[in-house]
Amino acid sequence: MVEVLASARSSLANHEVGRGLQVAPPGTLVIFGGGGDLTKRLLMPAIYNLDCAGLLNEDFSIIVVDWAEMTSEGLISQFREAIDDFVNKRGTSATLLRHDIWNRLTQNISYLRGSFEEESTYDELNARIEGRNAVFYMAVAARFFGSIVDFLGSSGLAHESEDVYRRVIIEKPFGSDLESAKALNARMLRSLDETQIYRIDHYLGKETVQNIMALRFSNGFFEPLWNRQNIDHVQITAAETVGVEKRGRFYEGTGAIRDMVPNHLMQLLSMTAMEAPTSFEANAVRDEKAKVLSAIQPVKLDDVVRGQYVSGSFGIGDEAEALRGYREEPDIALGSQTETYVAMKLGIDNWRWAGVPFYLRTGKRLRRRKTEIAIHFKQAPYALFRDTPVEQLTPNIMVLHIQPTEGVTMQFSAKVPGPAVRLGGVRMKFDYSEWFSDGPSTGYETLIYDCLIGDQTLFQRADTIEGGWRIVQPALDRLAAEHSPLCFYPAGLDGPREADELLARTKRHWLPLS
Ligand SMILES: NC(=O)C1=CN([C@@H]2O[C@H](COP(=O)(O)OP(=O)(O)OC[C@H]3O[C@@H](n4cnc5c(N)ncnc54)[C@H](OP(=O)(O)O)[C@@H]3O)[C@@H](O)[C@H]2O)C=CC1
Ligand SMILES: O=C1O[C@H](COP(=O)(O)O)[C@@H](O)[C@H](O)[C@H]1O
Repeated sequence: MVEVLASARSSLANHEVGRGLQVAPPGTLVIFGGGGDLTKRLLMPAIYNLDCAGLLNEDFSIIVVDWAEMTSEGLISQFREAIDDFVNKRGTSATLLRHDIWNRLTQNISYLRGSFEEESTYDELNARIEGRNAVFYMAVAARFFGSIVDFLGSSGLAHESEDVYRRVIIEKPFGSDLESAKALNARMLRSLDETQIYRIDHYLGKETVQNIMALRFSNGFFEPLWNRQNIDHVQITAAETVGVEKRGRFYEGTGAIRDMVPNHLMQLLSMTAMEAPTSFEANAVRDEKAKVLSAIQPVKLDDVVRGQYVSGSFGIGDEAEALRGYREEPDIALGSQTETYVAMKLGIDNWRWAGVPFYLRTGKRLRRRKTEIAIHFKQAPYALFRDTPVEQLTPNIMVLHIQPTEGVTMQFSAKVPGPAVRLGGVRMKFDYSEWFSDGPSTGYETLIYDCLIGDQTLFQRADTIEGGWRIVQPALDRLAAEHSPLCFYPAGLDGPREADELLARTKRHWLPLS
């Protein structure tokens, strides 16, 4: 295949559109569970990056609430180790840490030792943040979400006034099915207003996910083609090479459907399929996402394939690495029926998408790490090329690469040079890192900053959370009834054969993972 690289930056300027960045208002970030893994690995580096970018107020402080026996100094030195690690992983040296910024930031970090489930913890918090803006970040296991919010309500910490905001950031998993998600939403809304709730889906912090909207709605030539007249089907893939690692206990009761589909994959799907919002105001965008989710029919059981990895290997020859099966991983039951892979077909019942299948797949221990959205266009009327068998025409596919490659490629046919009229497949590529210099990012910078300035656009609203669960609920009901077939696939390859058959029924096939 001829590779056409469209990377010349030439005279195109990078136009900054949308909101300008402003320093966040003064306030305190209270991190419940801030002694844990998420805070060290992702939140602190993100906060440090925001400070380096000059986006945090001079009067910004952090209170970490956890029950570990620890001092503020001990906590800060743990954060320091983690940030050194983070800076090093970016391929630079730890000495490049900006000490002036780090020292100033950490001067304003304090530790509050206490249990999430005791009133005294909230009394102490009230004393420390009285009269200040505050964001309460729940970096805690899901079982604590409800009770922390209840305490925030009963202690008055959730109470806003004209001058003071109080917001809550909540991590996933948001419920484990439609009913529990509804119950959690209802419980939170007893103590908080929807405008105070920031439900994180870390996919929305990814630049390339945000770029889906920019690409579709700021260019004249995609949108006219973005519909059932021109698109044959859409494939959304989130493939991982890692297994369950040390998260066996969590994953056993969760599985690939709950872990990835109602949240991350539904975000990708809704951004791909939504109508243009009337503005980038948070509710205008979220209204459109909610509308498209509500047009998706709950998945049909015949259109779901669940898989689990068995032992296999990665690589070839002497280099090959043996990979154990899911049931041999720590904390996994011997006869576990938990799926580590799922593929499904969904349809959207609206004027734009009726009849266009959306195929979703996600799995662990696959051949390659790759998250992408592939738009497969309908074949051109090929009368002019009647001597070219249709199979030889290159399918027109536009791929939005989310990770690890970030960019867009377009695949189409072109004339192969020479006297005869022959067609060859070519590819045009836009690579994010070639065009834009890479800002250091964990993905959490945008999300934390947006919460500090009160922009909910990139956070999930109660109805979109419930919309995601509603779509996968038939598959969860079947799991609960224990009639759900499970297919097996060797670790390090492409997933179960049955997932290929899901597309083969209509003579389609997945884009290869390799
Ligand atoms: N880690 C990650 O990469 C990611 C995590 N998340 C989500 O973020 C949340 C937090 O994850 P993570 O940081 O890994 O979790 P951790 O278990 O590492 O952190 C939670 C912290 O809270 C402490 N804690 C537990 N119970 C209490 C209590 N009753 N009172 C006070 N402190 C308590 C824990 O202490 P102890 O250890 O002693 O129990 C621990 O220090 C989860 O919802 C997770 O799903 C989301 C994306 C990525
Ligand atoms: O939320 C989760 O996401 C990760 C995948 O995130 P990515 O940013 O690496 O694509 C997944 O590994 C994990 O199981 C899930 O809980």
